[in-house]
Amino acid sequence: MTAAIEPGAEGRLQGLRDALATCWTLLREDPARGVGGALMIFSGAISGPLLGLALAALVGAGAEGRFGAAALAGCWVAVLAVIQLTMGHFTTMVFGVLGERAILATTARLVRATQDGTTLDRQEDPEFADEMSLLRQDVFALHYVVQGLLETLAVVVQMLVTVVLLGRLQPLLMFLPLAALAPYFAGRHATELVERTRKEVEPEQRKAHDLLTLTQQPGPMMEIRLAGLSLELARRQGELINGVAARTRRAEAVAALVRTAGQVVFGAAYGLALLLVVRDAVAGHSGAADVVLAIVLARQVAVGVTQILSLTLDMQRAGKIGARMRRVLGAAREDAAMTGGTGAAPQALRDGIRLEGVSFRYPGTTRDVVSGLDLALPAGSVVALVGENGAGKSTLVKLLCGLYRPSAGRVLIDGRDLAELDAQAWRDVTSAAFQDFVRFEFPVQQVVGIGDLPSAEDAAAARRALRDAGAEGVLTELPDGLETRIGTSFPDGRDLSGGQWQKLALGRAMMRRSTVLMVLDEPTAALDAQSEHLLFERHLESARRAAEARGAIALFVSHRFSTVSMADRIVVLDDGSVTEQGTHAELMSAGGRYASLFDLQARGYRS
Ligand SMILES: Nc1ncnc2c1ncn2[C@@H]1O[C@H](COP(=O)(O)OP(=O)(O)OP(=O)(O)O)[C@@H](O)[C@H]1O
Repeated sequence: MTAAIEPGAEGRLQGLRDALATCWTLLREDPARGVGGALMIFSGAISGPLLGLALAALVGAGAEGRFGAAALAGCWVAVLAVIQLTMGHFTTMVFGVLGERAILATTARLVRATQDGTTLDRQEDPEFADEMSLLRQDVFALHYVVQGLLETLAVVVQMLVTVVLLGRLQPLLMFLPLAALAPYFAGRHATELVERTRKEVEPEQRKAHDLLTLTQQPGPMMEIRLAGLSLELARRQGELINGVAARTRRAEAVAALVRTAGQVVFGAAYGLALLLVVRDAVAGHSGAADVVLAIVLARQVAVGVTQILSLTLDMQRAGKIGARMRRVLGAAREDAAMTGGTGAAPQALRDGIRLEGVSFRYPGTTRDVVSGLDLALPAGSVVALVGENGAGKSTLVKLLCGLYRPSAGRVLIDGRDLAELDAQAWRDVTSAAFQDFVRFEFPVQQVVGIGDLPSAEDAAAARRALRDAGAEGVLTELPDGLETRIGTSFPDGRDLSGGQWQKLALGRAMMRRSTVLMVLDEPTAALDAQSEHLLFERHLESARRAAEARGAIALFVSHRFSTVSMADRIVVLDDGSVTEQGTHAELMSAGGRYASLFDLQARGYRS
């Protein structure tokens, strides 16, 4: 999905469309301010050639001794000079405001598209991750880029007026802007060089950034410090950054040489043009006013060319932002069309969930981590999933939550393919807590409440969810109860232990009241045995209630067999396939892998 530099007329047309789309992205947030800003840019640009005319009129009237006309022309010179000098400040202010609005709106649009629209496997695709990383940087440059683009268009209009005026003085001067093509094409080539390198070094850049954020997050920072990894990580980061910087510098140096060559060609033509005008003046074919006008306008061409040359970079950049946006939003639409079932999600289960020949392979890998899996999760059952590290338990959980699409086979919800259901509607009737939960640094009410957005501020619902998660104890230790802000990024934030964070994450998963699938994927790793036991007792109580009310299924993944044995049905996964399943008693009497692992753990506890 990476866009190569698109060649040919169609590619250029698409580039123009993408650049215009980028402008629209900025202007749509406040069209009135956008139009006002554009008018300022155009009036600033056109004031240049008009200033030349006013100066020529002033010199002409002065030479002929017409004081009134000279005074009027002088006033025009002053007004146009003020416009030329000040318009830039106002446009920068207007585009600054537009930029802030566009950043917020575009970021929200991208988040909506990528969070709701794209599948997890798309988001894990390294190429897509590069596109998103570049786009996040680009969004902050949106207003500079669009302002630059409009200035380019204004300079084009300015050049047209300038050329007509020059042609009236000396027809040969009309060809002067042709010499501008040399720096123009040189500039384009130079930009492509730099942009290609930027894309090539992006994976390294991202790796360096990831290393930096890793060393700054409180969780990893502790482990890194204990393992004495800081210097090694800093060394690796330095290596990556130096490598990226060296390649970028090389590309920029080559680009600068290419641009200079283009400018030299134009410089020679400019010198020749001025010689022509002076020759006409010496021969007596024109007056002083014409010489002044020619000097001002020819200089205008030079300034215009330089501007077009530098602003062309913005124009290409705008096209690239638009193209990236098009590809990312296109990918989201493509995913939505593929996964975008429209079927309503069931509010209750009669039959249950069945996996039929389900296989799954992570993007960019060559091995199925789940292969040809058949499994039935009956309505109203409490199912435990066990297996060694890497057996595929979390992958299976994510397939059930609809976060990944199976590469083959189907997940059937009461006989209906999950792919046919509206993805968001299915997520609304699913709740899940994962081992790698997010530490939202909000007040506790929100940390828990956002598990069910419509009741995010409902204190009674948050308290009930915390009770279901066996986490009331966390609340009593906090000075302001549900209002306590947690996390250390803010001065008034309270830090929590790993287990306390995990209990809040569990509470968040318990917020939703009408789910038909409740998943706990090793959410108790940071809990002590007593807390885990309490949690599962509470969880089983609410799971039984939900099973009775609407046939809800509770699925949990755990490595603690004392917890696992509480389930109605235990499924043993090995290398992406189901190797055993049944009740605890059935599996123990079968004497297979489950029984031996259970005995091993029980012996460990006894000794
Ligand atoms: N995002 C990913 N990209 C590529 N491979 C992955 C990804 N996530 C998991 N895998 C691989 O898929 C296999 C199954 O992983 P999974 O996390 O489902 O196992 P698990 O049984 O939950 O393990 P654990 O008990 O350690 O949590 C592993 O070999 C793992 O390396």
